[in-house]
Amino acid sequence: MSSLTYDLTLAGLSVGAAAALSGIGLIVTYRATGVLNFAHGAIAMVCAYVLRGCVVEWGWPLWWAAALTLLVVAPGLGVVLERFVFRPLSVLGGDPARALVASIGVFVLLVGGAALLWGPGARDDAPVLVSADPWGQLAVVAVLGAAVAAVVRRTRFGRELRAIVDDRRLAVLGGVDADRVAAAGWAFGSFTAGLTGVLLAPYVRLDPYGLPLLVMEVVAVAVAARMRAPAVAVAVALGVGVAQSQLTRLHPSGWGEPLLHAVGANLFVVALLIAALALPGVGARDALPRTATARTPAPPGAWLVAGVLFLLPLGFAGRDLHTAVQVPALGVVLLSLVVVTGRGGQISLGQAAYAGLGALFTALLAAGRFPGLPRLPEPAALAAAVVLVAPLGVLTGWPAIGRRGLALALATFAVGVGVSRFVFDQPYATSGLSLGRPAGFDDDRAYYVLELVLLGCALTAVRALRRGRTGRALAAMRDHESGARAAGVRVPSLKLLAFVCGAALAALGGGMLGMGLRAFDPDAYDPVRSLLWFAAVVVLGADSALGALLAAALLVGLDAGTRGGVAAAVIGVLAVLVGRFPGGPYEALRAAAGRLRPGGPVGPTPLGARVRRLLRGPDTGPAAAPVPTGATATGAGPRGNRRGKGTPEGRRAPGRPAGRSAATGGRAGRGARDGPPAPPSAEDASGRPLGEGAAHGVPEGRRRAPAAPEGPPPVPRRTAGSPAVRPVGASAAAPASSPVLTARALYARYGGFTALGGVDLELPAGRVTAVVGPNGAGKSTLFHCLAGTVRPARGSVRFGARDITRMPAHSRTRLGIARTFQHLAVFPTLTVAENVRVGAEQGRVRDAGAVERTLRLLGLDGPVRALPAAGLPTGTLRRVELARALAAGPRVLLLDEPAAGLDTAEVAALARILGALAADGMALLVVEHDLDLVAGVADVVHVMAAGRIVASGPPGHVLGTPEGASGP
Ligand SMILES: Nc1ncnc2c1ncn2[C@@H]1O[C@H](COP(=O)(O)OP(=O)(O)OP(=O)(O)O)[C@@H](O)[C@H]1O
Repeated sequence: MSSLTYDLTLAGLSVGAAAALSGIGLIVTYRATGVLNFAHGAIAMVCAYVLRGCVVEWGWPLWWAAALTLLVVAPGLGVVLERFVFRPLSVLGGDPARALVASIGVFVLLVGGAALLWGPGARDDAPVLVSADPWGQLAVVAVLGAAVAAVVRRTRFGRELRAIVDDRRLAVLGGVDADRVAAAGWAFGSFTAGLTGVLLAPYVRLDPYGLPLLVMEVVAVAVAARMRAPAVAVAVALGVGVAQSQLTRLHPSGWGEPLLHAVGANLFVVALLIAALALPGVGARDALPRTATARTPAPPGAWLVAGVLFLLPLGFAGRDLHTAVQVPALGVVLLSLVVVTGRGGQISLGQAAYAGLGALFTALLAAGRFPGLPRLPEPAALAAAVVLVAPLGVLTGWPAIGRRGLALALATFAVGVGVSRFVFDQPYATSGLSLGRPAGFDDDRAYYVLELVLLGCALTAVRALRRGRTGRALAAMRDHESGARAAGVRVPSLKLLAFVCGAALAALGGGMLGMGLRAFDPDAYDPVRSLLWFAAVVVLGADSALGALLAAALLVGLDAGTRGGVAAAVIGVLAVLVGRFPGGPYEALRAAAGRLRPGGPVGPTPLGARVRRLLRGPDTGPAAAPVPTGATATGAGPRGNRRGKGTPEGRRAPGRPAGRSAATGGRAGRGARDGPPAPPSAEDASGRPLGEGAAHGVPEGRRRAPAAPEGPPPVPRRTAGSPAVRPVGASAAAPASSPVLTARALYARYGGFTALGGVDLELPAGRVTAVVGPNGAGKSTLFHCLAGTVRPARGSVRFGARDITRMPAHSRTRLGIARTFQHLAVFPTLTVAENVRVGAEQGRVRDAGAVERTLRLLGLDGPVRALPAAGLPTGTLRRVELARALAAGPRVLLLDEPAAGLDTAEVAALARILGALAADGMALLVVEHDLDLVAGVADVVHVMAAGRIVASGPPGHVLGTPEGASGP
């Protein structure tokens, strides 16, 4: 090896060793606590300052100061953070959303605190603890790595750590003290952060912003190791360090030179981009900000006060007015986060990049230096910059399609860092780009007026995005992404739209900021700003435009009136505390997570009576009879028509609700389409009023599906005079018409495990098909294959003649296949009526009357319609979900355990509804454990076991009598 190669390798190993330390620390903290510590770099910076303070300012001996910094301050900081920030959050439920916001809050707090305490300027006199010679640093890494491996493998603590990583709840139940493990994880993580900080500080700029960011860039090595294997992190860190160092030897000429130079100087950023964007996302648990986005209505008069406050600076002069000019511009930037994070529910830790691009492009266009475009006057340059930056929103919008939570946070952070390093830090941008203001608005007062006008436009745009169909779809996506897909919302395009609109607004605000400062200043848009702005918007109400304006005023005002760093410190404290405010925005998440309180302001309504009334149509007339929306709108109700022409009642399965037979008798179904209203007292042959029969069909003590049987499933009994149970795959009650939805030879696998082993299923129109079976039989997997949320390994799903095996969930809904969820999927921040409206707006048919009809059908047309879904009782929410599905006008309705969480009366009411829907021609699939409900509504029951359908037939035969089949 030549001596140059050798020297460069040593230099690379030195950098790599520091990165490896951080990687090990980040992984250990993450494994012990589930938190990706965004404050890691800030802790490193604080420790470097503490060591410098002890040695340089107080004259302590280096090794004493190092011992204090690394063995007391750093781990102590970790323990304090665990005890006072993260433990309270884990007590509140261990929500990763709160932890992410809190760790960003800690980052911002430490950075702001450091700026306050030590000033924002860079120090170049940090003491050298270990020489630049890499062997000492490598030795430290090797010792630490070996120690971590030994502790994890051989000690009790390591066993506890592994137990917590495997299953935290189970570990706690097993007696593991999770808090102790978490505290140790934080202490160790902070120790490694401190070590990284003191090792790096002498060789880089020690300042409150630069060092934390530098350390956070090496999160790449932990992500590349999937936040799991410290050894992989060490290998990646050393490899990237050496490669980065060796790249400095290459000197290509032409356009390649600046590129290679940029890459060579930022190889860890390249690694971060690859790890965060190209590798599958880590920590993709559903995180953020729908949690932080519940909208608290602004207090009355708040907008008036805000208006007056924003007009006040017009009376300012000199420096004050010059400073105030930043507020509306920053307000516009923060509004971009309201769109992306508040409304769309997407994390964006890269928003400063778009703001910076807006300013940079405006400056380049106004100076005539933008490649391929002529020099433009300032207003046109700003407009053109917005138009050019908007599509770049896909840089963060694209990763958002497949990533959520931490994975998305990392991806957007990586894009922000990448743009900062590869675009803003380049000579053309750092050499001093001036930026003029539009003609006539040169002085601060006139420019401020112009900014207020632009801010007004931005507010109008944000308001428009919050209202109407798109606004509701965005809120639905934020509240419950799978629920939104099921409602027909095109989630991927909507995410892109949110990020593109966000990028446009950020670019506008960034350009305004640049004009305010009369220059493009790369530091004004560095990635630390992204974190600060994100935290500021979240703590002041991410879905609140007023909150964004307040945040802008606070950020500018606090720093202008005091020492730089106060604003960051205040926002940091608020972000650390935000997850702990009782009744705060996080309540929305709790509701969304299904932990709904058992009672609520609105109790279950007498559904049966409403159905009966609607079937009769006394107050609505025949046109509004209770036919499910889609069928009414299209007139497509083949089954209803067929039955109207005399479907034999004898086909009714034993136990079928009487109400169902009334509906299937042709009265209601035909009435809806053909005009004549059903007789006022719709009764079935037995003379029972409609609706009561359903309750009759569901005995008090409801049967549940038996637990997984030992051995083969029982052979269903054959009753005299009834058809035998059909072989697998054959439909017992096969209708004359072809099925609406057909599954053929479906195979589904999870890894190497076959969950479906060749399932055939047909869902005929006008029939309720039920699938029952023990836990783990594959029912949900089959359901998911039909709904489009699991792609089968083999086999096909057809809707009529159309092959939809590969069609995504939202497209299936738009085609006419609606579904409900086992765990409620409602949109808690939307009202009941808005929930249903989302279904009607995104579904198969666009029918203006669908919302009202469906609300009436489900008994939701009273005062409850105007209440937010959050906090309503489970029974009501099940109806809301069903109403949303029906409002889409489906031809097939898939119900996953629709009776879960319902009481007996609610189940009876549900049975009546399902019966009426089938009577109207809809094809229904019910996957259910409640055998009495199944017996009451199903035409045909399929029994699944071990991924196959093992028996099929009418419920009376497959399930036997209630007594005979009683389960536990
Ligand atoms: N995401 C997954 N990864 C790995 N295995 C899975 C996954 N989902 C389900 N399985 C396994 O596939 C099998 C079938 O699961 P499925 O949820 O479809 O059964 P099920 O009949 O719906 O059970 P339950 O009534 O408990 O919901 C089970 O053994 C389950 O453990």
